[in-house]
Amino acid sequence: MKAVKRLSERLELKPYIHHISVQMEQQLQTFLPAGWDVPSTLTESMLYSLMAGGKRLRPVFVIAAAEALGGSREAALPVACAVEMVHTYSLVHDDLPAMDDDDYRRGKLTNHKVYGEALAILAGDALLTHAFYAATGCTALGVAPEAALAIVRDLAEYAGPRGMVGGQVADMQGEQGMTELEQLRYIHLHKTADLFMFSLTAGARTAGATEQQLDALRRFGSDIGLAFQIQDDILDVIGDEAKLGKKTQSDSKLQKVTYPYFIGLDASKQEVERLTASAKAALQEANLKDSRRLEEIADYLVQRDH
Ligand SMILES: CC(C)=CCC/C(C)=C/COP(=O)(O)OP(=O)(O)O
Ligand SMILES: C=C(C)CCOP(=O)(O)OP(=O)(O)O
Repeated sequence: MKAVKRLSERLELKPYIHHISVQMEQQLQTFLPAGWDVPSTLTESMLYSLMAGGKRLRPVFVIAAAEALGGSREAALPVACAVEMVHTYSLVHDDLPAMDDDDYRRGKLTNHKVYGEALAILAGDALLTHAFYAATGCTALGVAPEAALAIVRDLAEYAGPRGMVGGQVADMQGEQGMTELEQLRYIHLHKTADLFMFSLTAGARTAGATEQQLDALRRFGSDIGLAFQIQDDILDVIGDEAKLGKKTQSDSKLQKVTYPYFIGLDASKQEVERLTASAKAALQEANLKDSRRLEEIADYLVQRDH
């Protein structure tokens, strides 16, 4: 009976994610309206990557964290859009010839393959800067100015030199010759887990989270973000290109040192399990009104095959 209930609960997750994706995409369009006074190729190139699909995991975490505290989805949506803009910019830039030089992303040609390198760089820049504009939209929906300010500050912190950009630079520098697992952990924590930590705490902030709740959500985000990136490394070795919407074996082509390279596939899978359990334990310390959705999302994203 318990197993059956668990399965039916899980089956509700896909519509939940789908619904948030639809709402977020509608809201995203309002941040890039058709008639605004911007070169049309720039808007086109931004929308090309933003609307190419993607799992929308970071926006889902923003909303789920807000709702786990009893907060409003509407008030959290501008922040969900902001983090998806930052994430999308990071993928557009990550795919550039100067970085991973990838041809496919989200099942489509990469941005620079369609619009050229200069526009891809500028579309990424525009997505990053416009994200801060979008995030402030939560104040018009009842989020206190102090909370909005903390969200904007956190976005700069988690996406910037001490966050995602720092992790990406360490990733590029470490492609060859990395000898310590601790270095790889640093890379994964910053290039990937930091945006998960931002999403969870920012969503929680829109719902008036306490410092204790924010701290527990940071620990949850850090563990689950690290597990997510290790799963991404695993899928680069054993995943299906059609499901993933991007090429596999790209890490080995770039001679990237990954978890499977360092500790092997089986140990990497065990590490994903260990981190997921640790993330769930942290979640219990957040004293949320309802933490079940966040737990389900955690399971979904580490068990995914796409
Ligand atoms: C500042 C920048 C550009 C940040 C990029 C951050 C990031 C998580 C890239 C994708 O990582 P990946 O290369 O491991 O994933 P994928 O296999 O999806 O390319
Ligand atoms: C951090 C990594 C592994 C980059 C890809 O992230 P996602 O796998 O969340 O990409 P989309 O679904 O948003 O395309």
